[in-house]
Amino acid sequence: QSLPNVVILATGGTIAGAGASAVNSATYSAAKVPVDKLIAGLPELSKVASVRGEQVFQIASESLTNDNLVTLAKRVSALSKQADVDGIVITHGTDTLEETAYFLTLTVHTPKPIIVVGSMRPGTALSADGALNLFNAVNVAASKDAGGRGVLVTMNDEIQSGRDVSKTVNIKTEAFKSQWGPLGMIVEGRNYWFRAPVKRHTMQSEFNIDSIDALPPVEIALGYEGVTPVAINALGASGIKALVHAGTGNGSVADRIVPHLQKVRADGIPVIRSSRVPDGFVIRNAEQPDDKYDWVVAHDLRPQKARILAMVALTKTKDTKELQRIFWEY
Ligand SMILES: NC(=O)C[C@H](N)C(=O)O
Repeated sequence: QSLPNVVILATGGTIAGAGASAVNSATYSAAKVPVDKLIAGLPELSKVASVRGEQVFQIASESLTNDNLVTLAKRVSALSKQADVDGIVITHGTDTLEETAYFLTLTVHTPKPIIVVGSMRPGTALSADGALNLFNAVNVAASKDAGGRGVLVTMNDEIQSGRDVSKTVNIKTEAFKSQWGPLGMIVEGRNYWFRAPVKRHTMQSEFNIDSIDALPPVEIALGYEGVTPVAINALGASGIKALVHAGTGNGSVADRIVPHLQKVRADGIPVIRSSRVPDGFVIRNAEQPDDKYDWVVAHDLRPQKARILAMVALTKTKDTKELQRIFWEY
């Protein structure tokens, strides 16, 4: 029986990083090693899948742009339609991996497994985590039981929902967590599933990258003790199509900031109220009268994920009732 065909789309990051010595776990250059070398360095892959690589970018993920995101998603979509592709793995820097994974789960229509993977240490470091993470990603991408679960992330032996997962530590290998827990684990190349996502994704999404060519500008303003309206006023005047407010606590907004956010909304820019607190979720009309101000709440999405959903949603609508429905459903 022939092995499943898995394509690895490489975008850079630490999983393609290289340091000067084996003790350099934090001091190294990201996005150096080409995908063919990553594959050649992991002969175990050839036992679980017929693997080929494509170098889409060679970038540290903090430098990825909206245009990069569209280019990558279009390539994933095109490959997913090919009969000779059973699963797709995207190697990616960990800094913005959660945003790319969420974007793909919102916009790529396929029941085939799509896995985004990175590493916290470069391959040159002691106890490098990239090889096992990539091996696990290819295993999941080659598995029939991984399809239809939305875009997945395999880090630290866990299978995470691309929607829910975030980077939560910047110096440890157990960096990727979701407050709702992992979907499963991979041990010795075998998947163990425990949960399935309930939010709309991939095949059930009303968004499709095949008809998206550019993303509208959406920015994030942070709330903090002592905050002034300088950033919000500048962003409001900058031509953005929505503003995500990363508030304190339950998305709370400083009293002196409220009129400035109201002005942004009055200027026709949707305001999305999220929280800088990593876990929990924002409750509509608690803390702020969202109905009265015509604001949208981000549900459980962190500000950077709320920005991704806002950009995608704005390709279809700027109606705030519709935007709120989308924030509940995705
Ligand atoms: N661990 C990593 O991948 C971090 C790196 N700065 C990146 O996101 O590309």
